[in-house]
Amino acid sequence: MLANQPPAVEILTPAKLNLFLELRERRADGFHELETVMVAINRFDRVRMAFTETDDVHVDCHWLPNQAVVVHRYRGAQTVAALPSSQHNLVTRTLEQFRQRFSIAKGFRATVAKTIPAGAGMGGASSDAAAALRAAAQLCDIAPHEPRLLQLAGEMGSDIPFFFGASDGPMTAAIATGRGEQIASIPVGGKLHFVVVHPPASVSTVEVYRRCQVPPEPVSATAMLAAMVSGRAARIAGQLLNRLADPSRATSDWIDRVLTAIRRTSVLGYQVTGSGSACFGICPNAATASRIAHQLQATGVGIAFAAESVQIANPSRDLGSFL
Ligand SMILES: C[C@@](CO)(OP(=O)(O)O)[C@H](O)COP(=O)(O)OP(=O)(O)OC[C@H]1O[C@@H](n2ccc(N)nc2=O)[C@H](O)[C@@H]1O
Ligand SMILES: Nc1ncnc2c1ncn2[C@@H]1O[C@H](COP(=O)(O)OP(=O)(O)O)[C@@H](O)[C@H]1O
Repeated sequence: MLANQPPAVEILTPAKLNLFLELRERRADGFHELETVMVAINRFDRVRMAFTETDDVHVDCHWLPNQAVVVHRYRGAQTVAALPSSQHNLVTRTLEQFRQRFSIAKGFRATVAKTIPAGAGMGGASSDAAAALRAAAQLCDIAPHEPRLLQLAGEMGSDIPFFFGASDGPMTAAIATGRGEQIASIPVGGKLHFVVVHPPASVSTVEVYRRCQVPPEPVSATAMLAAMVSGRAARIAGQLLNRLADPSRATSDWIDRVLTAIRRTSVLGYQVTGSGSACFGICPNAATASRIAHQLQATGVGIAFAAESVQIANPSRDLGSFL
Protein backbone atom coordinates (compact mmCIF):
# COMPACT_ATOMS: atom_id res chain seq x y z
CA MET A 1 0.00 0.00 0.00
CA LEU A 2 1.45 3.42 -1.01
CA ALA A 3 2.36 5.70 1.89
CA ASN A 4 -0.30 8.32 1.22
CA GLN A 5 -3.05 5.85 0.35
CA PRO A 6 -5.97 5.81 2.82
CA PRO A 7 -6.20 2.57 4.86
CA ALA A 8 -8.29 -0.15 3.28
CA VAL A 9 -9.69 -3.24 4.92
CA GLU A 10 -10.30 -6.51 3.07
CA ILE A 11 -12.40 -9.30 4.56
CA LEU A 12 -13.35 -12.70 3.11
CA THR A 13 -16.80 -13.54 4.40
CA PRO A 14 -18.36 -17.04 4.15
CA ALA A 15 -21.66 -18.48 3.03
CA LYS A 16 -23.86 -20.53 5.35
CA LEU A 17 -26.06 -23.60 5.29
CA ASN A 18 -29.06 -24.13 7.57
CA LEU A 19 -28.83 -27.69 8.90
CA PHE A 20 -31.93 -27.22 11.04
CA LEU A 21 -34.69 -24.60 10.77
CA GLU A 22 -37.94 -24.81 12.75
CA LEU A 23 -40.66 -22.16 13.01
CA ARG A 24 -42.06 -21.65 16.51
CA GLU A 25 -44.62 -18.89 16.07
CA ARG A 26 -45.64 -15.99 13.85
CA ARG A 27 -44.97 -12.68 15.56
CA ALA A 28 -47.13 -9.57 15.64
CA ASP A 29 -44.44 -7.73 13.63
CA GLY A 30 -44.81 -10.23 10.77
CA PHE A 31 -41.53 -12.02 11.49
CA HIS A 32 -41.36 -15.63 12.75
CA GLU A 33 -39.82 -16.84 15.97
CA LEU A 34 -37.51 -19.59 14.84
CA GLU A 35 -34.73 -21.94 15.89
CA THR A 36 -32.07 -22.55 13.26
CA VAL A 37 -28.64 -24.17 13.27
CA MET A 38 -26.33 -22.50 10.74
CA VAL A 39 -22.84 -23.56 9.70
CA ALA A 40 -20.34 -21.37 7.82
CA ILE A 41 -18.83 -22.97 4.69
CA ASN A 42 -15.76 -22.22 2.57
CA ARG A 43 -17.52 -20.26 -0.19
CA PHE A 44 -16.54 -16.61 0.24
CA ASP A 45 -17.38 -13.13 -0.90
CA ARG A 46 -14.58 -10.57 -0.64
CA VAL A 47 -15.39 -7.14 0.79
CA ARG A 48 -12.79 -4.40 0.40
CA MET A 49 -13.47 -0.98 1.94
CA ALA A 50 -11.88 2.44 2.45
CA PHE A 51 -12.88 5.94 3.53
CA THR A 52 -13.76 8.59 0.97
CA GLU A 53 -13.77 12.36 1.40
CA THR A 54 -17.32 12.43 0.02
CA ASP A 55 -20.41 12.42 2.23
CA ASP A 56 -21.90 9.20 0.90
CA VAL A 57 -21.52 5.42 0.52
CA HIS A 58 -20.83 3.74 -2.80
CA VAL A 59 -20.75 -0.02 -3.27
CA ASP A 60 -19.60 -1.84 -6.39
CA CYS A 61 -20.89 -5.43 -6.28
CA HIS A 62 -19.83 -7.89 -8.98
CA TRP A 63 -19.29 -11.58 -9.61
CA LEU A 64 -15.71 -12.81 -9.48
CA PRO A 65 -14.81 -13.81 -13.07
CA ASN A 66 -14.91 -17.57 -12.47
CA GLN A 67 -18.35 -17.33 -10.86
CA ALA A 68 -19.64 -14.91 -13.53
CA VAL A 69 -18.49 -17.31 -16.26
CA VAL A 70 -20.25 -20.21 -14.56
CA VAL A 71 -23.47 -18.21 -14.14
CA HIS A 72 -23.24 -16.89 -17.71
CA ARG A 73 -22.68 -20.32 -19.28
CA TYR A 74 -25.41 -21.88 -17.16
CA ARG A 75 -28.04 -19.28 -17.98
CA GLY A 76 -27.13 -19.28 -21.65
CA ALA A 77 -25.63 -16.36 -23.55
CA GLN A 78 -28.18 -13.77 -22.54
CA THR A 79 -27.69 -12.95 -18.92
CA VAL A 80 -25.52 -13.17 -15.88
CA ALA A 81 -27.32 -13.33 -12.52
CA ALA A 82 -28.13 -9.72 -11.73
CA LEU A 83 -26.68 -8.19 -8.60
CA PRO A 84 -28.23 -5.12 -6.98
CA SER A 85 -26.83 -1.67 -7.75
CA SER A 86 -25.34 0.34 -4.95
CA GLN A 87 -28.56 2.00 -3.90
CA HIS A 88 -30.37 -1.35 -3.54
CA ASN A 89 -27.46 -3.19 -1.96
CA LEU A 90 -27.75 -4.36 1.65
CA VAL A 91 -24.10 -3.31 2.15
CA THR A 92 -24.94 0.28 1.20
CA ARG A 93 -27.97 0.43 3.49
CA THR A 94 -25.96 -1.05 6.37
CA LEU A 95 -23.06 1.40 5.95
CA GLU A 96 -25.43 4.37 5.68
CA GLN A 97 -27.03 3.34 8.98
CA PHE A 98 -23.55 2.84 10.50
CA ARG A 99 -22.50 6.41 9.55
CA GLN A 100 -25.68 7.82 11.09
CA ARG A 101 -25.49 5.71 14.26
CA PHE A 102 -21.84 6.53 14.93
CA SER A 103 -21.83 10.11 13.50
CA ILE A 104 -19.15 9.35 10.90
CA ALA A 105 -18.45 12.38 8.70
CA LYS A 106 -16.42 10.57 6.04
CA GLY A 107 -17.96 8.42 3.33
CA PHE A 108 -17.15 4.81 2.43
CA ARG A 109 -16.33 3.12 -0.84
CA ALA A 110 -16.69 -0.67 -0.91
CA THR A 111 -16.18 -3.30 -3.56
CA VAL A 112 -17.87 -6.67 -3.10
CA ALA A 113 -16.45 -9.49 -5.23
CA LYS A 114 -18.90 -12.39 -5.05
CA THR A 115 -18.88 -16.14 -5.39
CA ILE A 116 -21.83 -16.80 -3.02
CA PRO A 117 -24.91 -17.49 -5.19
CA ALA A 118 -27.64 -14.84 -4.65
CA GLY A 119 -31.19 -15.76 -3.65
CA ALA A 120 -29.92 -19.24 -2.80
CA GLY A 121 -30.48 -19.42 0.96
CA MET A 122 -26.73 -19.14 1.56
CA GLY A 123 -26.82 -15.72 3.22
CA GLY A 124 -24.70 -13.86 0.68
CA ALA A 125 -26.18 -10.41 1.23
CA SER A 126 -26.18 -10.85 5.02
CA SER A 127 -22.57 -12.04 4.97
CA ASP A 128 -21.47 -9.05 2.88
CA ALA A 129 -23.27 -6.65 5.22
CA ALA A 130 -21.63 -8.23 8.28
CA ALA A 131 -18.17 -7.95 6.69
CA ALA A 132 -18.81 -4.31 5.78
CA LEU A 133 -19.81 -3.58 9.39
CA ARG A 134 -16.62 -5.21 10.66
CA ALA A 135 -14.52 -3.27 8.15
CA ALA A 136 -16.23 0.03 9.05
CA ALA A 137 -15.63 -0.61 12.77
CA GLN A 138 -11.94 -1.20 12.05
CA LEU A 139 -11.58 1.92 9.87
CA CYS A 140 -13.28 4.00 12.59
CA ASP A 141 -11.37 2.41 15.49
CA ILE A 142 -14.60 1.21 17.07
CA ALA A 143 -14.26 -1.88 19.29
CA PRO A 144 -15.81 -4.75 17.29
CA HIS A 145 -17.83 -6.07 20.17
CA GLU A 146 -19.29 -2.59 20.85
CA PRO A 147 -22.93 -3.40 21.75
CA ARG A 148 -24.36 -0.83 19.31
CA LEU A 149 -22.62 -2.65 16.43
CA LEU A 150 -24.30 -5.98 17.12
CA GLN A 151 -27.57 -4.13 17.70
CA LEU A 152 -27.26 -2.51 14.26
CA ALA A 153 -26.34 -5.87 12.69
CA GLY A 154 -29.52 -7.47 14.04
CA GLU A 155 -31.66 -4.53 12.88
CA MET A 156 -30.31 -4.68 9.33
CA GLY A 157 -31.06 -8.40 8.87
CA SER A 158 -31.94 -11.49 10.89
CA ASP A 159 -28.93 -13.46 9.61
CA ILE A 160 -26.30 -10.69 9.87
CA PRO A 161 -25.28 -11.32 13.52
CA PHE A 162 -24.31 -14.89 12.63
CA PHE A 163 -21.81 -13.63 10.05
CA PHE A 164 -20.68 -10.80 12.32
CA GLY A 165 -19.40 -13.53 14.60
CA ALA A 166 -19.45 -14.37 18.28
CA SER A 167 -17.72 -12.03 20.71
CA ASP A 168 -16.15 -14.88 22.69
CA GLY A 169 -13.99 -16.40 19.96
CA PRO A 170 -14.06 -17.95 16.49
CA MET A 171 -17.27 -19.71 15.55
CA THR A 172 -18.13 -22.35 12.92
CA ALA A 173 -21.76 -22.96 13.73
CA ALA A 174 -24.42 -21.37 15.87
CA ILE A 175 -27.96 -21.82 16.99
CA ALA A 176 -29.96 -18.70 16.16
CA THR A 177 -33.26 -17.80 17.81
CA GLY A 178 -35.66 -14.86 17.87
CA ARG A 179 -35.82 -13.69 14.27
CA GLY A 180 -32.42 -15.34 13.90
CA GLU A 181 -30.49 -12.41 15.33
CA GLN A 182 -29.81 -14.02 18.73
CA ILE A 183 -26.89 -16.38 18.28
CA ALA A 184 -25.03 -18.86 20.49
CA SER A 185 -21.91 -20.58 19.20
CA ILE A 186 -21.98 -24.41 18.93
CA PRO A 187 -18.72 -26.32 19.68
CA VAL A 188 -18.81 -28.57 16.60
CA GLY A 189 -17.05 -31.89 17.15
CA GLY A 190 -15.13 -31.87 13.86
CA LYS A 191 -14.98 -30.57 10.26
CA LEU A 192 -18.16 -31.17 8.26
CA HIS A 193 -18.25 -31.95 4.55
CA PHE A 194 -21.05 -31.06 2.12
CA VAL A 195 -22.04 -31.05 -1.50
CA VAL A 196 -24.03 -27.94 -2.47
CA VAL A 197 -26.20 -27.57 -5.59
CA HIS A 198 -27.47 -24.17 -6.74
CA PRO A 199 -30.07 -24.30 -9.55
CA PRO A 200 -30.39 -21.48 -12.15
CA ALA A 201 -33.24 -19.92 -10.15
CA SER A 202 -33.23 -17.59 -7.17
CA VAL A 203 -36.00 -17.56 -4.57
CA SER A 204 -37.52 -14.64 -2.66
CA THR A 205 -37.08 -15.05 1.08
CA VAL A 206 -40.12 -12.85 1.70
CA GLU A 207 -42.29 -15.00 -0.60
CA VAL A 208 -41.20 -18.23 1.08
CA TYR A 209 -41.96 -16.87 4.55
CA ARG A 210 -45.30 -15.59 3.26
CA ARG A 211 -46.24 -19.15 2.30
CA CYS A 212 -44.84 -20.91 5.37
CA GLN A 213 -46.87 -22.63 8.11
CA VAL A 214 -45.92 -22.79 11.79
CA PRO A 215 -46.41 -26.44 12.85
CA PRO A 216 -48.74 -27.24 15.81
CA GLU A 217 -45.87 -29.02 17.59
CA PRO A 218 -42.53 -27.50 16.56
CA VAL A 219 -39.53 -29.85 16.67
CA SER A 220 -36.84 -28.99 19.22
CA ALA A 221 -33.24 -28.36 18.07
CA THR A 222 -31.87 -30.34 21.05
CA ALA A 223 -31.12 -33.54 19.12
CA MET A 224 -29.44 -31.58 16.29
CA LEU A 225 -27.31 -29.69 18.82
CA ALA A 226 -26.13 -32.98 20.37
CA ALA A 227 -25.38 -34.33 16.89
CA MET A 228 -23.35 -31.19 16.02
CA VAL A 229 -21.30 -31.46 19.21
CA SER A 230 -20.61 -35.13 18.35
CA GLY A 231 -19.32 -34.01 14.93
CA ARG A 232 -20.60 -37.27 13.44
CA ALA A 233 -22.00 -36.64 9.94
CA ALA A 234 -24.34 -39.66 10.03
CA ARG A 235 -25.86 -38.42 13.28
CA ILE A 236 -26.29 -34.88 11.92
CA ALA A 237 -27.84 -36.34 8.75
CA GLY A 238 -30.57 -37.90 10.86
CA GLN A 239 -31.52 -34.54 12.32
CA LEU A 240 -31.67 -32.38 9.15
CA LEU A 241 -34.91 -30.38 9.05
CA ASN A 242 -36.09 -27.23 7.26
CA ARG A 243 -39.66 -26.00 7.81
CA LEU A 244 -39.19 -23.59 4.89
CA ALA A 245 -38.42 -26.41 2.42
CA ASP A 246 -42.05 -27.04 1.38
CA PRO A 247 -42.94 -23.36 0.75
CA SER A 248 -39.60 -22.95 -1.03
CA ARG A 249 -40.28 -25.96 -3.28
CA ALA A 250 -43.67 -24.43 -4.08
CA THR A 251 -42.00 -21.29 -5.45
CA SER A 252 -39.66 -23.04 -7.90
CA ASP A 253 -39.84 -26.52 -9.47
CA TRP A 254 -36.04 -26.41 -9.84
CA ILE A 255 -35.75 -27.26 -6.16
CA ASP A 256 -37.49 -30.64 -6.53
CA ARG A 257 -35.25 -31.41 -9.51
CA VAL A 258 -32.18 -30.72 -7.37
CA LEU A 259 -33.52 -32.74 -4.41
CA THR A 260 -34.33 -35.69 -6.70
CA ALA A 261 -30.80 -35.64 -8.13
CA ILE A 262 -29.18 -35.45 -4.67
CA ARG A 263 -31.44 -38.24 -3.39
CA ARG A 264 -29.98 -40.56 -6.05
CA THR A 265 -26.44 -40.12 -4.70
CA SER A 266 -24.81 -41.65 -1.64
CA VAL A 267 -25.03 -38.58 0.59
CA LEU A 268 -25.85 -39.35 4.25
CA GLY A 269 -28.72 -36.85 4.25
CA TYR A 270 -29.88 -33.77 2.33
CA GLN A 271 -32.05 -30.67 2.68
CA VAL A 272 -32.88 -27.23 1.26
CA THR A 273 -30.79 -24.47 2.86
CA GLY A 274 -32.67 -21.50 4.34
CA SER A 275 -35.39 -20.22 2.02
CA GLY A 276 -33.65 -21.86 -0.95
CA SER A 277 -33.01 -22.24 -3.86
CA ALA A 278 -29.77 -24.12 -3.07
CA CYS A 279 -29.82 -27.62 -1.54
CA PHE A 280 -27.07 -29.56 0.15
CA GLY A 281 -26.07 -33.10 1.07
CA ILE A 282 -23.91 -33.99 4.07
CA CYS A 283 -21.04 -36.38 3.30
CA PRO A 284 -18.64 -38.48 5.45
CA ASN A 285 -15.48 -36.85 4.08
CA ALA A 286 -14.02 -34.43 1.53
CA ALA A 287 -13.26 -37.08 -1.10
CA THR A 288 -16.87 -38.31 -1.16
CA ALA A 289 -18.17 -34.72 -1.30
CA SER A 290 -15.91 -33.97 -4.27
CA ARG A 291 -16.89 -37.16 -6.11
CA ILE A 292 -20.62 -36.50 -5.60
CA ALA A 293 -20.22 -32.84 -6.67
CA HIS A 294 -18.83 -34.00 -10.03
CA GLN A 295 -21.63 -36.57 -10.30
CA LEU A 296 -24.28 -33.87 -9.65
CA GLN A 297 -22.66 -31.28 -11.92
CA ALA A 298 -23.10 -33.80 -14.78
CA THR A 299 -26.87 -34.04 -14.17
CA GLY A 300 -27.48 -30.44 -15.32
CA VAL A 301 -29.79 -29.52 -12.41
CA GLY A 302 -27.50 -26.79 -11.17
CA ILE A 303 -24.02 -25.63 -10.22
CA ALA A 304 -22.62 -28.28 -7.86
CA PHE A 305 -19.62 -27.88 -5.59
CA ALA A 306 -18.03 -29.55 -2.56
CA ALA A 307 -17.76 -27.44 0.60
CA GLU A 308 -16.59 -27.81 4.19
CA SER A 309 -17.25 -26.00 7.46
CA VAL A 310 -15.02 -23.00 8.27
CA GLN A 311 -14.53 -20.63 11.20
CA ILE A 312 -15.97 -17.13 11.28
CA ALA A 313 -13.17 -15.27 13.07
CA ASN A 314 -14.67 -13.34 15.92
CA PRO A 315 -14.56 -9.56 15.38
CA SER A 316 -12.80 -8.88 18.67
CA ARG A 317 -9.82 -11.11 17.82
CA ASP A 318 -9.33 -10.85 14.10
CA LEU A 319 -10.75 -7.73 12.50
CA GLY A 320 -8.61 -8.16 9.47
CA SER A 321 -9.63 -10.97 7.19
CA PHE A 322 -9.35 -14.65 6.46
CA LEU A 323 -6.41 -13.83 4.15
C1 LIG B 1 -34.42 -17.73 5.56
C2 LIG B 1 -33.14 -17.42 6.28
C3 LIG B 1 -32.69 -18.60 7.11
O1 LIG B 1 -31.41 -18.39 7.66
O2 LIG B 1 -32.05 -17.12 5.42
P1 LIG B 1 -31.95 -17.03 3.81
O3 LIG B 1 -32.67 -18.16 3.22
O4 LIG B 1 -32.58 -15.72 3.48
O5 LIG B 1 -30.48 -17.08 3.54
C4 LIG B 1 -33.32 -16.19 7.20
O6 LIG B 1 -34.35 -16.41 8.14
C5 LIG B 1 -33.60 -14.91 6.41
O7 LIG B 1 -32.85 -13.91 7.04
P2 LIG B 1 -32.75 -12.47 6.35
O8 LIG B 1 -32.61 -12.64 4.88
O9 LIG B 1 -31.71 -11.71 7.10
O10 LIG B 1 -34.21 -11.92 6.63
P3 LIG B 1 -34.59 -10.39 6.93
O11 LIG B 1 -33.92 -9.53 5.92
O12 LIG B 1 -34.40 -10.12 8.38
O13 LIG B 1 -36.17 -10.47 6.63
C6 LIG B 1 -36.60 -10.62 5.29
C7 LIG B 1 -38.06 -11.06 5.34
O14 LIG B 1 -38.09 -12.46 5.71
C8 LIG B 1 -39.19 -12.72 6.59
N1 LIG B 1 -38.64 -13.24 7.86
C9 LIG B 1 -37.31 -13.19 8.13
C10 LIG B 1 -36.83 -13.75 9.30
C11 LIG B 1 -37.74 -14.32 10.21
N2 LIG B 1 -37.31 -14.86 11.38
N3 LIG B 1 -39.07 -14.35 9.92
C12 LIG B 1 -39.55 -13.82 8.76
O15 LIG B 1 -40.76 -13.86 8.50
C13 LIG B 1 -39.93 -11.40 6.74
O16 LIG B 1 -40.94 -11.35 5.76
C14 LIG B 1 -38.86 -10.37 6.44
O17 LIG B 1 -39.41 -9.15 5.96
N1 LIG C 1 -24.52 -7.73 -1.33
C1 LIG C 1 -25.52 -8.46 -1.88
N2 LIG C 1 -25.24 -9.66 -2.45
C2 LIG C 1 -26.23 -10.42 -2.98
N3 LIG C 1 -27.56 -10.08 -2.98
C3 LIG C 1 -27.86 -8.89 -2.41
C4 LIG C 1 -26.88 -8.02 -1.85
N4 LIG C 1 -27.51 -6.93 -1.36
C5 LIG C 1 -28.82 -7.11 -1.59
N5 LIG C 1 -29.06 -8.27 -2.25
C6 LIG C 1 -30.41 -8.76 -2.62
O1 LIG C 1 -30.75 -9.73 -1.61
C7 LIG C 1 -31.33 -10.89 -2.20
C8 LIG C 1 -31.03 -12.08 -1.30
O2 LIG C 1 -29.64 -12.24 -1.32
P1 LIG C 1 -28.94 -13.42 -0.49
O3 LIG C 1 -28.97 -13.05 0.94
O4 LIG C 1 -27.63 -13.71 -1.08
O5 LIG C 1 -29.90 -14.64 -0.68
P2 LIG C 1 -30.58 -15.48 0.49
O6 LIG C 1 -31.34 -14.48 1.33
O7 LIG C 1 -31.44 -16.43 -0.23
O8 LIG C 1 -29.48 -16.12 1.29
C9 LIG C 1 -30.65 -10.98 -3.58
O9 LIG C 1 -31.47 -11.69 -4.48
C10 LIG C 1 -30.46 -9.49 -3.97
O10 LIG C 1 -31.61 -9.04 -4.67
